[in-house]
Parts: sequence; structure tokens; C-alpha cells
Amino acid sequence: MTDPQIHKGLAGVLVDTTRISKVNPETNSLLYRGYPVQELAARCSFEEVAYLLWNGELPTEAQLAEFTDGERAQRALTPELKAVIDALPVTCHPMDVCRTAASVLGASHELAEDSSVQANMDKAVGLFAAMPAVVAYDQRRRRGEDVVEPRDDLGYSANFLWMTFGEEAAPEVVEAFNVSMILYAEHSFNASTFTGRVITSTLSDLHSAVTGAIGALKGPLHGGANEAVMHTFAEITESAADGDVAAHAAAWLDEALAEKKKIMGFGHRVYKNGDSRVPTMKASLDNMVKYYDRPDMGELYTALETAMGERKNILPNLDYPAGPVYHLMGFDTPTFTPLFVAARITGWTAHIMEQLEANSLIRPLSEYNGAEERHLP
Ligand SMILES: CC(=O)SCCNC(=O)CCNC(=O)[C@H](O)C(C)(C)COP(=O)(O)OP(=O)(O)OC[C@H]1O[C@@H](n2cnc3c(N)ncnc32)[C@H](O)[C@@H]1OP(=O)(O)O
Ligand SMILES: O=C([O-])CC(=O)C(=O)O
Repeated sequence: MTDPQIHKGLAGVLVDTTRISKVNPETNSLLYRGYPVQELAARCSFEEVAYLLWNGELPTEAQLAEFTDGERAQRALTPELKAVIDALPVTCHPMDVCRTAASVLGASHELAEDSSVQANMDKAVGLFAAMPAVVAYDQRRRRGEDVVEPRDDLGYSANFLWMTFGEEAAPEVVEAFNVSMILYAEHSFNASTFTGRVITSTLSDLHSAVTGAIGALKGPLHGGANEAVMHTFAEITESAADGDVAAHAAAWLDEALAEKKKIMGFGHRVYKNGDSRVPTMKASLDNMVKYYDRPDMGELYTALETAMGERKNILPNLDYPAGPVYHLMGFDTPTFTPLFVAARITGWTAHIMEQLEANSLIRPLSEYNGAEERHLP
């Protein structure tokens, strides 16, 4: 008998079709509903991209106006949700706050048990609208700052920064943030999206699927890597007492690799010749380095990237440039992955709705290799 073929980590396994995005490692490209993500990042607002992911087409002016009105009307947190967040310890991870908030929003949704297309679209827009306020509220409460209520005269990204920092961000910063949201929005059958699709395949509800997806994104092998990149940068900077950060980056890396550590922000399951989103995000990092006058951050980025290339020939993924961008903007490091959540809600919910269009319970097989059959004495 031949040994059964085991696909550890489902690597290389095609499990379904999708019309939402195409990740192409051969051409190093990423399409959302057919559009190259770089074009969308250069020319569109995140609201337009969210609409595209959900509806398959970019909105007309009238459709966008209706859509943004709906989003702006649902931005504020309810007193009930604020109370639940306040009950969580400030020592808990902000991803736990996002996960809890998604669950509370589901439990209190008037259409909680309705999984029709219209109800799911309403739920998706509601989560998209409210998650920035959750993230901003949580960072402020940890810092002992008062809540800043949303403004409906600002677009998604400008309002997100307003609620977090209590002042209007410069256009350059809003632009870089908007680009990051678009790049983080969607990436086919990644671990968190697949989690969402697995939960949906049991005919559970949209908020349950998003709550599970948030749990999957938290891990450092997935979304948690953007936070981990900043821990790496902090370690390297601390160890470079003489100020020669670039030299210390190589030494830090040699030690980490000798200890068989994974270097967060590098490598990818699908892309082996570079992540399609990195050049666009790196351009935003360059802009932020210039805007905040922090050339040291750019130098450290390049030093570690170069050293990793020389030693392992492993290239950065999107989390590598995104981490320092969020740091320069003033976000606390543990808040980085919640920013990824806010963006990916669009992709997750598009996949949840696509899964329901042609559902089949996701239930793979396993090869048993435990004890032989035995009996109680
Ligand atoms: C937005 C995102 O979610 S992108 C992903 C974010 N995650 C990270 O940045 C975490 C760091 N990266 C990794 O752990 C991996 O590259 C993953 C999990 C993303 C992809 O991993 P896989 O496709 O499973 O590749 P795998 O882990 O088998 O790596 C293949 C080889 O490259 C090495 N490798 C891959 N990535 C790294 C890394 N970041 N640091 C060190 N070595 C690495 C592995 O050790 C392995 O070497 P070996 O063959 O000598 O054992
Ligand atoms: O595709 C993946 O495996 C991880 C990733 O880059 C993403 O989810 O954006």
C-alpha cells in the first residue's frame, strides 16, 4: 500500500475558486476584482476599494456617495460596546479587544441570525464602519486619553487618524494610511480568510466568521508580524549603543538565525520572489521617513533587508514596511495588527459572502497515526 499524501499546512492545495482577488507569484502581481492593487492604491480611496471588493465593480459617484453616507452614519461606538471594552484589562492585547468587539457587534446586531445577502452586506459595512473607532478608542484608553468621537466630514482614513490622535493628520500621512489599508484589504485564501470561510461553511453567521478570522490574524506567522517587525527594530536599536544601527542589524540577524529564529516580516507561503505589495508600501515608508525626518528608520529597514537577502535570500512581505510606517505615524506597536483587521474586514466579508453563494462544508481528512485499537482491561 502506498503512503497517503499528506498536505501539511495545505501547502499547494487548491480548495476552491474565487473571483475576489488573484495572487500571482509568477508575475508578482495582485489583482482585486481584476484591477492591479498598485493602480487602486494610487488612484482610489479605501472606501472605493471596499465597495469594489464587495460588489465586484468600482462605484459610480452616486453609489459612492450613498455608500459613504451609510459608513459615516455607523462610525460611532455604542455606549454598550464602550462599556464592554472598558471592562477589558488595559494589559490585554489590542487584538483581543478587536475580537471581542466583533463578537459584541454580532450579538447586538438586529439581523444577527439572518445570513441573507442584504443582511450580510449590512453587517459587513457595519463592521467596516465601527472597527476604526474600536481601534482608536482602545489605543486612547491605554494611554489614559479621552475618547475622540468620529467626524462625518472626513473620509475613512482621515477620520481613523483623527479618532486615534485627536488632531487632523497631514495629507501625506492620510495618503500613506489609505495606501496601507488598500494593500492590506484582501489576499485570497490566506489563513485568516480561510478561517472565515471554514466557519461560514458550517452556515454560522458573519460576525462569528470575522471573530474567528481575527483570532487567526493575531498570530505572528500571519498579521501579528507587523507588530513583531517593530520589536525587532527596537531590539536592534537598543543593542546599537554606538549608533551604528546598520552594522548591528547584520550582527543581530546572525545571532537570531543561529538560534533558528524566524525573522518576522520576511518570507511568504505563496510569493517566493517578493511580495507584490512591498514596493508600494515601501514607497509610502520613504514618504513617511521624509515627512517625519527619520532617515534612521529607512537605514535600519534597508540594513536588515540587505542582510536577510545576503544570508537567506528571503524577501520582505507587506508587514515589513507596514510596521515602521505605523510606528512613524504614532500608533503603539500592539495596535498595528488591529489596523490590519480594520482593512481586512473588507476581504474577509467578501469571502464570507462568496462562500455562501456556493457553499460546501469544509471538512478535510486526516491520516490517523495514534495507538492501535486497544481495549479497557
Ligand atoms: C501579511 C502576512 O501575513 S505575510 C506573512 C507574515 N509572517 C511573517 O512575516 C512571519 C515570518 N515568516 C515565516 O514564518 C514564513 O516565511 C511563513 C510562515 C510566512 C511562510 O512560511 P512557509 O511557506 O511555510 O515556509 P517555511 O516556513 O516552510 O520556510 C521555508 C524555509 O525558509 C525559511 N524561512 C522562511 N521564512 C523565514 C523567516 N522569516 N526567517 C527565517 N527563515 C525563514 C524556513 O526556516 C525554511 O527553511 P528550511 O527549509 O531550512 O527549514
Ligand atoms: O497570503 C497570505 O498567506 C498572507 C498574506 O500575505 C495576507 O494575508 O495578506
